[in-house]
Amino acid sequence: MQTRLHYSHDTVGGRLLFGAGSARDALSGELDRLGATRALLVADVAAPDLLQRITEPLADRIVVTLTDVRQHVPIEQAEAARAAARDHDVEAIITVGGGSATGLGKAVALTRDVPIISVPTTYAGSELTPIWGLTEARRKSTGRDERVRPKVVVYDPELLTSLPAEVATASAFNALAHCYETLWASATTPVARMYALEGIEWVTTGLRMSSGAVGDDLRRAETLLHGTYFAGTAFAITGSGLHHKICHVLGGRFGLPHAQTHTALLPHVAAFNQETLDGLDPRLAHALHASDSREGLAALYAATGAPQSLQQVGLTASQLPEAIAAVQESLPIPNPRPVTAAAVAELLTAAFDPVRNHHDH
Ligand SMILES: NC(=O)c1ccc[n+]([C@@H]2O[C@H](COP(=O)([O-])OP(=O)(O)OC[C@H]3O[C@@H](n4cnc5c(N)ncnc54)[C@H](O)[C@@H]3O)[C@@H](O)[C@H]2O)c1
Ligand SMILES: O=C(O)CCC(=O)CC(=O)O
Repeated sequence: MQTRLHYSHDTVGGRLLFGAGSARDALSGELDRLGATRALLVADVAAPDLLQRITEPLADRIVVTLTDVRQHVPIEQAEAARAAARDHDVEAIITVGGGSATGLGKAVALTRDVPIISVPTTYAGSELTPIWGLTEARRKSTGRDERVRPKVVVYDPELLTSLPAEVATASAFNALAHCYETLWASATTPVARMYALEGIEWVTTGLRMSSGAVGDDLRRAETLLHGTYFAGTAFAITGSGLHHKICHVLGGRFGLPHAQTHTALLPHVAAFNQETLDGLDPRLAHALHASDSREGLAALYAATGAPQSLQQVGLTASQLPEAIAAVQESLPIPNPRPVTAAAVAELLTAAFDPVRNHHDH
């Protein structure tokens, strides 16, 4: 008898606490569960009042606090954080912030092997993955290591209501990009695709929710954060492909903002892989609240006003040739449609200025 399902899927343990207000009460008990008394706190102080509320009950257990977090984790910053962890003999790491704070915590865990409790304040999803990233001499390296995957994740939507609208939207598109990459990844599995489609549905719902009335922002954050769980879990299974590879080359080399770069590039890599995506309709279209997946994605960009060109997020015309060459140096990149050097040039040129360089892939 012919069967259709044949795959392997590594199941992973982990603890997720979800709910408005959960971060305020959870951390002390979670440190107890991990048997840790001396914690390093990595905190983005963008929302200082929230940070104070969460960390107040922990005052005597936080032995060192780092607040200078930067995207793509510069190696110098990672080394300073590792030295601080060693000097204070820390037994656990708590991160409160977006992917930048989580990333610095991961850089420490990579060499010290102590558990991370992650309290995310964006939709980046790094808290769900075993992927670390470090940048040295304008070159970003990434790798997988189970030591960096947070043991506890606390999703508290209250913490995300202070995100500026533009940052929140870009970050939600970053979550959407994790889902898309999973759909076409060579390492994808039926389990990963299930997470990805669920993530797309929740993120689409969240991006389409209005704000303004009391409680709207919290409900939107809750919806997007729930979608982030599926998106990050999907990405953790399959890892980086063409889309993430381009973003990480551009982020490391030109310091482009991470979530915004993902946002601007996604429609172009999706168009490049449209044939694979077409094979998933109507499930993908349904998740995007549309009857056609290409139209559904376009409508989401139109509804949110999200950027769709690399020049909108900071790449300059004079940097474009270097960007193309840097991505070409990363070939081969696994992708359902073969990625040639010419295809990289065409894709990035179209993504740089889609209006001037419009063409159908
Ligand atoms: N390893 C992984 O699996 C993975 C996945 C996604 C992203 N990342 C990494 O994460 C980094 C990007 O993360 P990001 O997009 O979350 O950006 P970020 O952490 O730099 O945050 C973006 C901006 O939002 C602000 N901010 C964060 N939370 C806030 C809040 N609650 N209220 C107000 N302002 C707030 C920050 O101060 C910052 O200015 C990159 O370095 C990227 O490589 C890693
Ligand atoms: O492969 C990538 O670039 C995506 C994961 C990532 O952003 C790594 C990191 O910086 O932590």
